[in-house]
Amino acid sequence: MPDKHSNAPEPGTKLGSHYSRCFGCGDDALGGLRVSSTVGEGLSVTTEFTVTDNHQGAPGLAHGGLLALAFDEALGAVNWLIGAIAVTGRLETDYLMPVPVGTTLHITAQCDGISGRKIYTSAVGRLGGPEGEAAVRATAIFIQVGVDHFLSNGRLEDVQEAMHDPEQLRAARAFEVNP
Ligand SMILES: CCCCCCCC(=O)SCCNC(=O)CCNC(=O)[C@H](O)C(C)(C)COP(=O)(O)OP(=O)(O)OC[C@H]1O[C@@H](n2cnc3c(N)ncnc32)[C@H](O)[C@@H]1OP(=O)(O)O
Repeated sequence: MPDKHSNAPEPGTKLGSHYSRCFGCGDDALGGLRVSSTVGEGLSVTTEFTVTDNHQGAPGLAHGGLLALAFDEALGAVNWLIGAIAVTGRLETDYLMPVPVGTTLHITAQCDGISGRKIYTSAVGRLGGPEGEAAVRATAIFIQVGVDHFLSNGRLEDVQEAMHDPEQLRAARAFEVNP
C-alpha cells in the first residue's frame, strides 16, 4: 500500500473538479455528469451520482456506460490522495442491480495497492444510502504518467487553453488525471 501524500486533503474535504471541461466532473462540459468526490478515511473517497432523465439507457434505467464513467471519476480521484498523476489503463464494472432514474448511487472508492507504475483501485456503488444494497462494483488499474503524456497527446488548442488558465491551480489540476 502506498502512503497518503503529505499534502493530501483531510477527510471530509470536497475535491472539486480537476478540469472544468471534464465530462465526468467539470462544470463547463455540456451534459456532463458533474460528479464530485469527498475525501474519506485512509486512501478512499466517496462520490455521489444521481441518475437523471438524461442518463437513460433503457426506459427509466441508467445507462451502464454512464455508470462506468461515474466509477472512473471516483476511482481516479483516489490518485489525488497519493499525489499520483495517472490515467485509466483498465476499468472493469460489475452491474449487480438495475439503477433507476431518480436514484443516487453512493460510491466508495479506495486504493488497494501499487506495483511499479500501476495503481490498483476498487469501488462499490450502493443504492438508498451509503450503507444500502450494492448495485455496481468496479475495479481499475491506473498507470502513472508524466505531465508530458497530456502535453504531447492532447489537442493543442485545449492544452494551450488549460496552460493559460488564469487560475493557475486549476490549470495544474487539469493535467493531474485526464486532459
Ligand atoms: C478525479 C479525476 C478522475 C478522472 C478519471 C478519468 C481518467 C481517464 O479517463 S484517463 C483517459 C483514459 N485513459 C487513457 O487515455 C490512457 C491511454 N493509454 C495510454 O496512454 C498508455 O497505454 C499508458 C500510458 C496507459 C501505458 O503506456 P506506457 O506508458 O507505454 O506504459 P507501459 O510501459 O506499456 O506499461 C506500464 C505498466 O502498466 C501496465 N499497463 C499498461 N497498460 C495497461 C492496461 N491497459 N491494463 C493493465 N496494465 C496496463 C503494463 O503492463 C506495465 O506494467 P509493468 O510495469 O508491471 O510491466
